[in-house]
Amino acid sequence: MMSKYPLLGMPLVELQKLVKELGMPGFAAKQLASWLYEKKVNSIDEMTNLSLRHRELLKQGYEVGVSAPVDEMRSVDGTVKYLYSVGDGHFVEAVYIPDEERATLCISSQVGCKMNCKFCMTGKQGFKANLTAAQIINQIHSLPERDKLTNIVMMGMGEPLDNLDEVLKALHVLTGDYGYAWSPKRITVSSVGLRRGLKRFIEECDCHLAISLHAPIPLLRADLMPVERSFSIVEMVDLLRNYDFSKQRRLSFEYIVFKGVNDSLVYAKELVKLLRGLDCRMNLIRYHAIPGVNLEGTDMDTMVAFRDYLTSHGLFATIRASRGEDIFAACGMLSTAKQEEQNREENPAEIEDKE
Ligand SMILES: C[S@@+](CC[C@H](N)C(=O)[O-])C[C@H]1O[C@@H](n2cnc3c(N)ncnc32)[C@H](O)[C@@H]1O
Ligand code: SF4
Repeated sequence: MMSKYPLLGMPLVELQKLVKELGMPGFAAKQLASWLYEKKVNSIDEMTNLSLRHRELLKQGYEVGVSAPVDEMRSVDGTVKYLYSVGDGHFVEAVYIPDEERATLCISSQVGCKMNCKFCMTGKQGFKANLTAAQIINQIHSLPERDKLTNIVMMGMGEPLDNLDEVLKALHVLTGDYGYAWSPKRITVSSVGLRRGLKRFIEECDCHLAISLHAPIPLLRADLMPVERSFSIVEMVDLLRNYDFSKQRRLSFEYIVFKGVNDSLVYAKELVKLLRGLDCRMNLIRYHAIPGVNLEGTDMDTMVAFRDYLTSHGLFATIRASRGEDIFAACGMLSTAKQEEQNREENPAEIEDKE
């Protein structure tokens, strides 16, 4: 059976084009957007102010495109990791993180990732596929806690700037008045920073930007993150200096603090030097150990000393609370386990041979 095309994730201009093609009245585009993004329906049948004939016409080639999570893991601290199936035997993760007055959802932009950062489980998967805007939006639309959400971070699997067309489309639907009408101030996109894409992202949307830095010195960063060799932090910081992050839009840097690798105050000093004059803040992150990688997280005393050095030298820094440690918080863990389980079911003999 031919699969139908999802309506979810379509910006208003695409819905306008669609209704025109199907011979529906122009105002039906706004009606569709309202059913999809405001009333959040799960089927075309629920769109009762469209005529029966138009609903039937739509149903011939289209569907809303929602799909509920296929698995979940709950942490003792309230964090829930959801697994969504995105076709072709692929899965992505979204993590719901409730806090006192906030409820954040961390969403994915790709299945796997090409960037191969040394410390990242998603990187170990290699690249499998780009998510469509529908699949990005569905992680929010089909979340059981959807109506409690206050913030969205694109910090799950994948590199958003490597799937920029679909990511920008999803952000347009999320922030558009016709769409979910989320304030861009409640959405943060995290990226390693790609030469192709960073400028476009900054210029085409207003969401907050978080850059995964992890080292202030190109040689060290290249060892942790191969992407440094094609777009150096020195060039990246120069580019960022051209934009104003002093008002509504926030620029932050992420820095996993690895024991004996990047945790001495020499590196803190280099960070202050690199980022001098930029309106930004630094998030220090605890490393979630992943199997087969010879890196270790630093201890809390060292992290506190690192944070205090940065803050006292004019670079405001915080230590990010680590959540969901008991449910494989490092992104990519659950989807990797699911993928392996699926491979075993499909090819039991082949896997046994390899073992
Ligand atoms: C998984 S990435 C996805 C977004 C984007 N690709 C990036 O790297 O910024 C989100 C954040 O998780 C961090 N991260 C990856 N693996 C980690 C690990 N094992 N422990 C802690 N943080 C990790 C990344 O460095 C990045 O700051
Ligand atoms: S940290 Fe981000 S860019 Fe690096 S491999 Fe993981 S998902 Fe990709």
